[in-house]
Parts: sequence; C-alpha cells; structure tokens
Amino acid sequence: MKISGKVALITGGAGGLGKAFAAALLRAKAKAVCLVDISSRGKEVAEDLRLQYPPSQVDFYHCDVMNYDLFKGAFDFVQKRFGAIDIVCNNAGMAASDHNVSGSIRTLRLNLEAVYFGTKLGMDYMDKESGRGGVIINVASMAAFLPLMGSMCYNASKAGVVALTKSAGVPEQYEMTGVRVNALCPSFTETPLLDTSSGLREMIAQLPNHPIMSPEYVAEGFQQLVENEELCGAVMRVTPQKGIEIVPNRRKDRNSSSKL
Ligand SMILES: NC(=O)C1=CN([C@@H]2O[C@H](COP(=O)(O)OP(=O)(O)OC[C@H]3O[C@@H](n4cnc5c(N)ncnc54)[C@H](O)[C@@H]3O)[C@@H](O)[C@H]2O)C=CC1
Ligand SMILES: CCCCCC(=O)/C=C/C=C\C/C=C\C/C=C\CCCC(=O)O
Repeated sequence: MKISGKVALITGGAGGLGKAFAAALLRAKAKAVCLVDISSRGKEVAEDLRLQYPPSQVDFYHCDVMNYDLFKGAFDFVQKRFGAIDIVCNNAGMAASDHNVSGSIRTLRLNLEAVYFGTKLGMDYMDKESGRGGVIINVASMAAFLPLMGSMCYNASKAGVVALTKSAGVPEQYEMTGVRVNALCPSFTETPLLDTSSGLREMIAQLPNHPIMSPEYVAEGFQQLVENEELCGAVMRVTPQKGIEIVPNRRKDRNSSSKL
C-alpha cells in the first residue's frame, strides 16, 4: 500500500514503538495518524509529531483498548474525522512477571484480547463493504518463539497474536475483505517497556549477542509490512542478529493440497 495520503490508527501510540511507527508513516506522507492510548502522554507525543511533520494531521484519542466499546469509539472518531481508515496497528502492550497474577492476567487481556478487538474492528471498518480495504499490523514479539524467562503470560500472549494474525490473514479471507493482516515480532527494543520489569535489563545484559535495537529500526520492518502488498498473514521477525526477515509460511499457496 502506498502510504502517502492514507489514514492510520495506532494503539499504544504514546509509547516508544508506537511513536516510531507513527513517525515512519508521517515521513512517508500519511494524511493523518491517530494515536490511541490510555496514557495522557499521548497528547504531547501527538503535538510533537504534528510540529515535526506538517501538513499531516496527528490526533490523540484517549482510551483503554481493553474495553471493546471504548476502542470502537476510537474507530468511529477517526472514521468521522477523516472519512476512512486505511492502516491499523495493534501495538499497545505490557508485561508482568509470573509472580504478579493480576498483572499477568491483564497482560493476556491487553496483549491478546485487545489485539483481537482491534483486528475485528479493523476488518469491520476497512473491509471492501464498509471501507476501501486496508492493512492491519499486530505487534507480537520474538518472545512468541523464544520465551522470555519469568513471563509466561507475556510469551503466551505474543504466541497468541502470531496465531490470531495468521488466522485473520489467510488469503481466502483477504479476497473477501481486501484487508491484509500481518504480525511484527521484534526482539528487545529501547523503549520504556524495558523499565517496567525489575531485573529485565540485567537479564538482557547477560544474554550473549543481544544488543537492544532502536525503535526506528523496528519501524523499518513495520513500514515494509504496510507497503508490501504481497504480505498477508505474514509474520516478520526483527532482530539484531538477522535483521528484518519474513518467517517462511507453509500455508501460502491456497491451492496446495496441504493446508497445514
Ligand atoms: N520494547 C521491546 O523490547 C519490545 C516491545 N514489543 C511490543 O511492542 C509493543 C509496544 O511496546 P513498547 O513501545 O516497547 O512499550 P511502551 O511501554 O513504550 O508502549 C506501550 C504503550 O501502550 C499503552 N497502553 C498500555 N495499556 C493500554 C491500554 N489498556 N489501552 C491503550 N493503551 C495502552 C501505554 O500507555 C504505552 O504508551 C508492545 O505490544 C510490546 O509487547 C515487542 C517486542 C520487543
Ligand atoms: C528473545 C525474546 C525477545 C523479546 C522481546 C520483548 O518482547 C521484550 C519485552 C520487554 C519487556 C517485557 C517482557 C517480559 C518481562 C517480564 C518479566 C521479566 C522478569 C525478569 C526477572 O528478573 O525475572
């Protein structure tokens, strides 16, 4: 998809990766980006991006994406204000250690359930019947493949996002909806999330060959998932070791006798 002139909605847009994704779209001349976030920091982030990237429009919509009705309100707001939605990025996320039961349950709800809400809403608003087609990028993590010790629910939520995205992005579905759905799986990236779990930075420092990536580098992968029309149901890894790569997809050929 050509980003120029398009309208995007990014959850967790006040955070490290969300801001970098918004900036990448704005550099590519998106018409408008709406940052959807539970943190009021989103107001300053939107103002900062607006000043950096005129004449694109940057809005902040305050909402908890774990509440379906409130999240739907964000879609209604963007649809009404700009007449269409083309790009949805389900990026809001959190982590909790296994010792923290309520935090772990909240992690599953935010990182997986809210991504389901955002994927469903993205399809409802962008499909060929009510919209003009579009693309949804769900932010998972390398933790979907290589579990981070001490955070079962974080790892499970991210593996769930990969499976959900593959299901939503099967070619048969795309033919009906005109909406591509892809997953982005970064390794450790320099954002405030790394400071929300005590001992995490020390744990990363002990991993061999695990430099922390910049959000701008991860945003290069994000932009490819948006722009490349070939990618649907795709899972992209972004790591300092192997760079930006698409995980081979065994179900790519819909005429293949094996659907596995
Ligand atoms: N930083 C890293 O090393 C990696 C991060 N990720 C994923 O990237 C995504 C973005 O994370 P970061 O930018 O790193 O973290 P961050 O903490 O900077 O940003 C997360 C944003 O989500 C927002 N948020 C939290 N709960 C919300 C809710 N209920 N409703 C709406 N917004 C909510 C926060 O206010 C924050 O602005 C997450 O899904 C995370 O799991 C994936 C791989 C690596
Ligand atoms: C190779 C896996 C890369 C995963 C990258 C990623 O998603 C990073 C997430 C950052 C923070 C949150 C994840 C889990 C933290 C929760 C608990 C860690 C407990 C640490 C401890 O001291 O036990």
